[in-house]
Amino acid sequence: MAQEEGQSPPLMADPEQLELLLQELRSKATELFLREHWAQSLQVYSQFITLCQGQISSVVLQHPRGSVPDSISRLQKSVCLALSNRAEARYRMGDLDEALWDCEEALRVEISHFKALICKGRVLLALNRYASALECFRLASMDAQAVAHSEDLSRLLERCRKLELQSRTGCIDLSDWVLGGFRGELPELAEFVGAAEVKRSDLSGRGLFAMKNMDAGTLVLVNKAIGVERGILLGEELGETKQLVMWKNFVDRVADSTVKCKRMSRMMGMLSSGEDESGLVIPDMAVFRPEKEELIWGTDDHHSTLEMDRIISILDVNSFVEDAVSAKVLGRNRDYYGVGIWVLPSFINHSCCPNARRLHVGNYMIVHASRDIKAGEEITFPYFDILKPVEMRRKMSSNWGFRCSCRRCKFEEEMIPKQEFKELEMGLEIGVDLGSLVYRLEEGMRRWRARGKEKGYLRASLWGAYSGMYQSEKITRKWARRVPVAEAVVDSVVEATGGDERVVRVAVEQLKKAGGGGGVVEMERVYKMGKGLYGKVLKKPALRNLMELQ
Ligand SMILES: C[S@@+](CC[C@H](N)C(=O)[O-])C[C@H]1O[C@@H](n2cnc3c(N)ncnc32)[C@H](O)[C@@H]1O
Repeated sequence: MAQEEGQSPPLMADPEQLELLLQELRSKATELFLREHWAQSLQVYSQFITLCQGQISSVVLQHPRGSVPDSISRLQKSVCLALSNRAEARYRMGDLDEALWDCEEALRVEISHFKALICKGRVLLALNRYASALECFRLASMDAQAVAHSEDLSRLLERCRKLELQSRTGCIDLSDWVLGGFRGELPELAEFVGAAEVKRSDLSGRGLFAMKNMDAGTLVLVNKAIGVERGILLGEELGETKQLVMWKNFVDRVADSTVKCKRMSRMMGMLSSGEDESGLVIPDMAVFRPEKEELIWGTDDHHSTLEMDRIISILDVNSFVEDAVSAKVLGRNRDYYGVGIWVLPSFINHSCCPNARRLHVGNYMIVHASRDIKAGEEITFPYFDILKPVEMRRKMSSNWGFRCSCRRCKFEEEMIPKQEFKELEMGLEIGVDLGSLVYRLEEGMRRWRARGKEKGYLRASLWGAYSGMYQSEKITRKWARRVPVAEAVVDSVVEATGGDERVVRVAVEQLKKAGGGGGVVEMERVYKMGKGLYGKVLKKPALRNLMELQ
């Protein structure tokens, strides 16, 4: 599998001449390696390895029955070291498959080669194979060389144990980081798949489904991006050009990852590229559990590389913008415009009455339940702003290239007189009294016999009027007897469409106005909404901080 770079040097009959050439290549490769010129050091190491291996085989041929001379075991040791260094160079260049192959070659020659074990552990960590990485570092820590590297090794072991536990249990706590104002290093996260599976969806193609009941805030998954591109966009025109440049860089970056890593290529290959989704294959969930994926794909090296056109179509259908109104970016990426691709989340369909939400931390996407979800229910999150009337949402979903078939869209289109709702929307646009708009919608709901969640859908569609009204004491006072109280409206919207910062803010403001008058029950109600917004990855003090509930 690993291709040798450069030309194969000739076999040498003269041992001195050979020794000289080997020394020359070794010191050149080492120098380039130490100066972190990865691509060049890789080339010279390849020449060195080819030359050594050629010599080894020719000597072995001359000594067919054992009795391998000392010079050969010396050469084998040198090959091991060169393979480990070449693996390190490949790892630094993002060439994970080839790096892993080099480590395994080195370990075939010397089963506990210290450097090869450390590098293999690092590569496996980058491939999210935490348990296998932990095994490599454990073996390395038993080697004599471990003493000289004990600090680094204990750090790696500690990191690996933490990530392995996280990936098994989904126990993540971002509280300290949030309370510390996102200062310092990003919290390191592990990929995690909760009680969810991909199945055929009534919305379109495949979707992600809950296998157990989940209450608001339950972690559904944590997934690392295959690629992300971020930049700062200034001014509209400049922004557009910059966005195009970013998109091109993003496409190139993802294409490069799929060439270098068969896992990424296979993962990307499962995603929809905008074709008829009804015929798409349902993936086995084991492919999303890094330690199990080989059971599905085997160790077969043959995989077809994805054509550029296909990569572009896949990115068109499945990329998400980090700082979208429907998502939350934590930490320093808040200042950037970022677009990325995450594989398992790409199986999550959109709904205008979603039950999940996404958070972005570094290159990880965290998806959690934004309201209670029943076992068997499809897990959905919003791709765009759902606190908008159905016509506007239609435009946004058509920009995404599909027509939303969620229950809320169907209800609003089939059950609500278009003209009447249009008038309310126009009223909102031209700025009529917000209380009167809310009153007219509430009256309409009685006439249209809207029940249960349907009220939440319609209130979410005219959310601009409700939030404007509750924010103005004057309007709220004026309409107090004719419109529902803020708490009831917030509850119905959250129950129907899950948590959204703008909705929960109204609840928080009401709580603040009451000056604690609502008591513990009110406080707990708002905390539950906070969990739906930010997930159980935050404890109460951190939730309070993010919700500005001080
Ligand atoms: C990120 S993918 C979601 C997974 C996709 N259903 C699949 O089978 O791979 C986005 C695509 O799913 C479809 N989709 C997602 N949400 C939908 C919805 N609410 N209504 C109709 N189609 C939807 C659209 O074709 C959209 O382009």
